[in-house]
Amino acid sequence: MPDILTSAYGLDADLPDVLKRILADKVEEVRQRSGAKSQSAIESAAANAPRPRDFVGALCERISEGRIGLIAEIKKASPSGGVIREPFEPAALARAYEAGGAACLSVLTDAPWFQGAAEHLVAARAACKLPVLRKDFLISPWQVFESRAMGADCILLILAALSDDQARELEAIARSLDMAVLAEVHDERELERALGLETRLIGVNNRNLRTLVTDIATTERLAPLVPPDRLPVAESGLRTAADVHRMAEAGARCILVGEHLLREVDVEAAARAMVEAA
Ligand SMILES: O=C(O)c1ccccc1NCC(=O)[C@H](O)[C@H](O)COP(=O)(O)O
Repeated sequence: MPDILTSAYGLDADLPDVLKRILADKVEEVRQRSGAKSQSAIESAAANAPRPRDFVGALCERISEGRIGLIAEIKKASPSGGVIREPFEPAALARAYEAGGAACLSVLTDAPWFQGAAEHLVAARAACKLPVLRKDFLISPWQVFESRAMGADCILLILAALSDDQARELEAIARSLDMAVLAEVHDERELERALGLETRLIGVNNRNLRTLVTDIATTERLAPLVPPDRLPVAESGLRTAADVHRMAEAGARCILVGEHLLREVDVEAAARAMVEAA
């Protein structure tokens, strides 16, 4: 792995605390994984992956029907929530979310902090027809090819973790592979930077990745600043019908929900309740 990653995420980097620790682990992980599989091998695996599903189209379809576009998340654990679901069955969750009316899935593949794995994404996608976001911390072109090789239809780019040049480079590779991009922001400055990208999908994360404090007023502040040609997605901390109403009122008719759904026994009913809330 090029040393540029180490310098970009080194001790002097001005990065939020938890995010900084996650990224330090990620640099090492990518170094190891890309050492085990060459760039040409990962590109060939990406070329042989199942055809991409239309992530943005699935969300737009729900919105055009006057419904909420729900991206339902599959994750076993998180830094803020600890272990969230046990036993954890990605394929069963994917089927339940689809039956409950979700438009898309989000699957955590980061191992150290979320107990995720590529196999979770592969199993979830194979169990349903929904487009799937690979939820991970992408810092290198190699990971974008790896995402497509897993079958991902969309990747996450966290603006707080990337320079503008890096974000543009990773977005261009994703687009060349027919994957969508969810550009994630947490403040006005990051939103401005995200609007320099081509993607329509602007994720407003209500969770501060430095402190893990979550405040859904973040979407109420930022979603009205998103131009009409983009699609704001409210992420994190959404639990009730009232929360979904607040997000829709702020202009976010797409929502990404994880922990609330995953802590329910009947995840299908929980997903349906979120979809029917607005
Ligand atoms: O969830 C965390 O604790 C976390 C910590 C550090 C970086 C990212 C983190 N979460 C990723 C997410 O954005 C959420 O998984 C996603 O928005 C769903 O949030 P929720 O509905 O609150 O599970």
